[in-house]
Amino acid sequence: MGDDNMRLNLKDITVSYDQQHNVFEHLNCTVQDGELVALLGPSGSGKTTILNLMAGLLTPTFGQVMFDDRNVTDQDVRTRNIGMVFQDFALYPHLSVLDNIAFPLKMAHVNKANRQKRARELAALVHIDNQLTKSPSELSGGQQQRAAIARALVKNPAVLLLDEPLSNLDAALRIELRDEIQRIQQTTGVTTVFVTHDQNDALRIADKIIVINEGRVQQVGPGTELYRHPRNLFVAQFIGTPSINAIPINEMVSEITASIPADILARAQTVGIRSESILLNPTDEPVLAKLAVTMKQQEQLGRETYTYMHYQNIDLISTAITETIKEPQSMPVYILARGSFLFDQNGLCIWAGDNHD
Ligand SMILES: Nc1ncnc2c1ncn2[C@@H]1O[C@H](COP(=O)(O)OP(=O)(O)OP(=O)(O)O)[C@@H](O)[C@H]1O
Repeated sequence: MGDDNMRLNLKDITVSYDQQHNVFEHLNCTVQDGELVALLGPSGSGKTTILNLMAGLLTPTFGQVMFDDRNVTDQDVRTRNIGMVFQDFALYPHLSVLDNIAFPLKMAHVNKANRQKRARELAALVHIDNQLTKSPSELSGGQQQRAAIARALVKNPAVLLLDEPLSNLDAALRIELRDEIQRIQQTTGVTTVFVTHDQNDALRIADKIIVINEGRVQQVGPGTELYRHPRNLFVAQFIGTPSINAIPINEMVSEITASIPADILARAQTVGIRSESILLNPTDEPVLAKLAVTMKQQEQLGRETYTYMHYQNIDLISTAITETIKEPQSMPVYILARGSFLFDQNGLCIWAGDNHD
């Protein structure tokens, strides 16, 4: 498996559901051969639309869908050599697990012995080989989704597409299956795209994340790159827990004049500060500003302490303060340049404090 994988390329795509309003215009994105890629964005941002374009369930008004150098724009889902998994598992209830996995081979007229052999191989790969005679209703949600993945892989597809595969699972199963998707993808090497609205799923397993909002690709890159070098305020706010602190420039301009070139400062609209960059004590690291804040409260969340404070009536959160603070109390905090950003009126990042790494 894995020798005949595929690079997937959406080229300058425009797509509309109603012929009037375009969900995407000039959409471009590429998934490299053998990559595990997450399509990440809020509800209604266009994730499923992109997946359906890749699958051939939706035809663009303009533009091309390329598999390697082949133009598959006019090929429908049956001829694209795609494996698909949906959020609701969608196994055939009247078939055994083995027959479910083997079903696509039956449709392709593979003889019974061969399709059962192949289905057993896939069942072993996804670790449900001891459940084969059961019906889907006898499986847990996680096992059903494993069976659905095995079925999607049974014809050795060039591309595996997963639409919110984790969303109907409880928290523990979700984490387990998410790691399994990564393991299965690494074992098979199949080019894989999965849709999620949960940044943790994407950050945890994806080689690369395509962040989408309002029908536009906002940024593409590995999770750490999106976190450290967000292209715009949307990505900065969408990636990271807790969400980045955002302060209107007017509230901070005098505090940062000394640290920021005047031409950049003139264009800045919003200051973004990661929670780990608000410190109680100065350090050797470059500091963007010293702010007078009023401490509000502290909360222990797992290993992290969230310290809530007000700066000019703006709520800020720090995860870098470990000292216990008797609230409420006014005191200075130090804002590290690393983890601080400036965004212009269009939300574009025009300055980042950690360009040194
Ligand atoms: N079948 C359809 N007919 C008309 N408009 C649609 C259809 N499917 C999606 N849309 C619209 O296209 C846009 C993108 O929807 P899409 O389902 O791709 O987003 P999504 O990111 O997958 O959302 P969700 O996370 O809620 O599934 C939305 O504005 C949606 O209302």
